[in-house]
Amino acid sequence: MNEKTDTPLIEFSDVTKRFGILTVLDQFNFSVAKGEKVTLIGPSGSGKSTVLRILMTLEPFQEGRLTLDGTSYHEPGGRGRFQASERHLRQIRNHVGMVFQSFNLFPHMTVLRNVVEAPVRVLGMQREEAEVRAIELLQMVGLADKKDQYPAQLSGGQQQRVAIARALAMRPQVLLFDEPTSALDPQLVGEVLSVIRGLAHEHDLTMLLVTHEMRFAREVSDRVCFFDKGRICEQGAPEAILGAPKHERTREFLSSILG
Ligand SMILES: Nc1ncnc2c1ncn2[C@@H]1O[C@H](COP(=O)(O)OP(=O)(O)OP(=O)(O)O)[C@@H](O)[C@H]1O
Repeated sequence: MNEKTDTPLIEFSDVTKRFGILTVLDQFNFSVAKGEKVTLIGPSGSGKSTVLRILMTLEPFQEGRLTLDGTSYHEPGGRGRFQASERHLRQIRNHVGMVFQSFNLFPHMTVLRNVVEAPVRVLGMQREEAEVRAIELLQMVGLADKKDQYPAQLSGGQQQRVAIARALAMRPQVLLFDEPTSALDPQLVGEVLSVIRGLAHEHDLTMLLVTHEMRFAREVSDRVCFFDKGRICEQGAPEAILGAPKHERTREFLSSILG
C-alpha cells in the first residue's frame, strides 16, 4: 500500500448524494493522496460511478464537502448547482480527466483531431504544439499509425486507447476511469490494461479506476476500496483485499465475480 502522508489531493467529507428518495452516498468519507492509484470495486449500484461523476462535477451532491487540491466545492441544498464559480469549475474540469466506458470519441474527427481539439480550444495551445504532443501520446498508446483514421475504422480497444490519449492531452492531475473495458470484447481488454498499467508508473498522476476487472485492481492499484451501499466497507492493498478479505460482504462479492 502507498504510504504517502501528504495532505490528500482529493477529500470527500461526509458527502451525501441522493437521487430523489434514493440515497446513493451516505455521509461518504474518502481521501486520495497525490500520485495514488486507487481502484473502486463493489456490487452494481453501490455508488462507485457516482463518486467519479461528483469529482468530475457532473453530479451535484446534497450534503458534505469535497476538496480538490486544497480548494473546497460544496453543494448544499441539492439545487443542482455547485457552489463554486464557473471559473473554478472550469479549473477543476481541466485538472480532472475522465475515460468513459463508451469511449465518447468525436466520430466526425480523425484520431489526431480527437486528441488535439481540447488542448487547442480549452487550453489555448498552438495547434502545431498540440499536434506534436498528440503524436507523442498516440505513440505511447501504440496508435500513431492510425492518426488519420476515424473512430469507426478502429476496434473498441483502439478507440479506448485514443480516448486515454485524449484525456492525457489535457495534462490532468487526476485521471478517472469509469469501467474502461466493460464495453470491450474480452480479447481487447489486455491492450487497454497494458496502457493503464503503463500510466500507473507516472509518479505524479493520481488515478481512480472503477472496474469489474480484478486484474486491474491487482496490477494497477496501490489501494483497493470495496464499496457497499454507498460506503467503503473495506479497503487496503490489493493483495489484502483480493487475497484475504476480512469483511463478509467483500468475500461474497469476490466469490460472486471470481466464481
Ligand atoms: N441520474 C440518475 N438518476 C437516478 N438514479 C441514478 C442516477 N444515476 C445513478 N443512479 C442510481 O444510483 C445508484 C448508484 O449508481 P452508480 O452508477 O454510482 O453505481 P455503481 O456502483 O457505479 O454501479 P455499476 O457497477 O452498475 O456501474 C444506482 O442505484 C443507480 O440506479
